[in-house]
Amino acid sequence: MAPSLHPLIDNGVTKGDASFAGGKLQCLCSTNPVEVTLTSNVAHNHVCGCSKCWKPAGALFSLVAVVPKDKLSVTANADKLQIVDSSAAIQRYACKECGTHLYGRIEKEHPFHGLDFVHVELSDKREWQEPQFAAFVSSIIEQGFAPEGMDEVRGKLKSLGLEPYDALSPRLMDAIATWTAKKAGKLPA
Ligand SMILES: N[C@@H](CCC(=O)N[C@@H](CSCO)C(=O)NCC(=O)O)C(=O)O
Ligand SMILES: [Zn+2]
Ligand SMILES: [Zn+2]
Repeated sequence: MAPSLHPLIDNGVTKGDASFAGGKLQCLCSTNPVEVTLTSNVAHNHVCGCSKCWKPAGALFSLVAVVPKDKLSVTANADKLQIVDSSAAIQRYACKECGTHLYGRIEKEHPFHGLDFVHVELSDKREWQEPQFAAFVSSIIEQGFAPEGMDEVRGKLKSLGLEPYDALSPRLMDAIATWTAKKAGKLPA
């Protein structure tokens, strides 16, 4: 049986609703779940194979998107949150009980400063922007995936319309490089 990429895409990608205006995310605790409210749709939704993004049990990829940080608030049980790795660029806030990541925030100077990383599968709504591409695909090997299976994984991602990349998408890599060039004075700010 083919490995699960992610439960929300294994049977096809469902298009979101561009006019969708947000909703609530909840951790997986059956009592007193942490709740995060988003007051906009997400952008740059993608599947990510890196070792740092939270993924559901058995999935090879996480499903992760961004939202402006002023559109995100923790609306219940904030006391259950803790930062997973305070040395990472993205400070990921996870539930201490179930381990689910509720959001990731960038505090340092960074091209994506002001954007929070979120997992829309934690919502019961399905109108969120659909994933657009697959990032950090080769990184699944670092977590123990056999390299011989990569053609099948990339083939499956392509068949779902999710172009596989080994970093972020060219558009996002260009945005990062532009930010870096402006900071270094190589391009006009
Ligand atoms: N091979 C590494 C890659 C980790 C990595 O660079 N992840 C990216 C993408 S996360 C969402 O797309 C990143 O920007 N990380 C910054 C951070 O995690 O703070 C691995 O697999 O660990
Ligand atoms: Zn929880
Ligand atoms: Zn990631």
